[in-house]
Amino acid sequence: MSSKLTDVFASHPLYLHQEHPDDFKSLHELPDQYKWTRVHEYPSLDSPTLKSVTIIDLNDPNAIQLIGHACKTWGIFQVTNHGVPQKLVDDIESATRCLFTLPMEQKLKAARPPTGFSGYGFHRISAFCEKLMWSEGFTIVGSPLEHFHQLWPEDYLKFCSIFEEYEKEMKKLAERLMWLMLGSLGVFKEDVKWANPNSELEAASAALQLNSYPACPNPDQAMGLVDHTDSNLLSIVHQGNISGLQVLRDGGWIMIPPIPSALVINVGDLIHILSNGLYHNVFHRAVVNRTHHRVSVAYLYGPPISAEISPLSKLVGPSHPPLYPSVTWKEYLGIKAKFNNKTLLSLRLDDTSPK
Ligand SMILES: O=C(O)CCC(=O)C(=O)O
Ligand SMILES: [Fe+2]
Repeated sequence: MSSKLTDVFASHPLYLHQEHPDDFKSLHELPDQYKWTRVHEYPSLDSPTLKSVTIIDLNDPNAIQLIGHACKTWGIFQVTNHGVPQKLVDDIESATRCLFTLPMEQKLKAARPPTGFSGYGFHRISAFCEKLMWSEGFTIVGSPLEHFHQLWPEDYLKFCSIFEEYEKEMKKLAERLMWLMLGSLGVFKEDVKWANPNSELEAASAALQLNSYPACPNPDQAMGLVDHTDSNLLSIVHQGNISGLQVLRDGGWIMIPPIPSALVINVGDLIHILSNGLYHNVFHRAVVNRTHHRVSVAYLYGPPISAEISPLSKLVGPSHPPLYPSVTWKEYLGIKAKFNNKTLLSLRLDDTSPK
């Protein structure tokens, strides 16, 4: 029997240094356990003279080429005219804010258990960090009904319907973007076994990650979300109108400017594998600020959990040997739970560096 995304995380529990985030509002100074020394390890490269991440209008007849180029160079881009109703995007942002502004004891009613994936708590990546991040998260896989019932005993149905509608729109957009990304490399549905409608595999899986970065008394020493690549095919991020998302490029951090009608698209580790390394899975992180409470909503889109993901046959040949072995998403997540940012390196077939 095929397993579900939630079961995969249950079999790779990550143990955190602290069970759940502090009540950030009550902290008027940055406690030592939230003080990082590596926030400025790379310089901030924000300068109006530098090129910024591409904004692609999905109605542009050249969208497919622009997407391919953005995936090869930056591994991240923004899209406009993406078809997701603005009202729904606004609703999801308000609902997310509403969730994180609930009193801590209420949020903890929907706390994520150590072996679980869904619910309230620190981001899973915290397990790899010595310091705590100045953020809290809420992960949704499948129906949020049970958790929302705990959070909002009166209004949960209203919140459920907003999230369900948003996930439906995200799924549609994620599929469209994946085929644009792969189409730009000359790869089509018939070339991808697990995407075939007759495939015996279950449908693609996804998670919704809500992130909250409260205003911080000492943002220069705090980390919102530590640098990482996303462990999926691609992510669609709504970041509202407060900046904080940065990507590592040319040896420094570049801020992705919030654009009201745009969504941010990240290339994940699995598209990097499928493209045989042609597409760049981008290192990104979130920083915090002194005055504003920033929230973001990331839709993490992945393949069917047991599908074999390997460099696509159209993209390998004598002069382009496969860089990675075949791996299922389920296996990949297990390896990532051990190796984190070194996962792809540990899998690389041409890696000659000592392990
Ligand atoms: O908050 C952001 O802008 C980034 C979120 C993110 O990278 C993630 O949830 O994986
Ligand atoms: Fe991310």
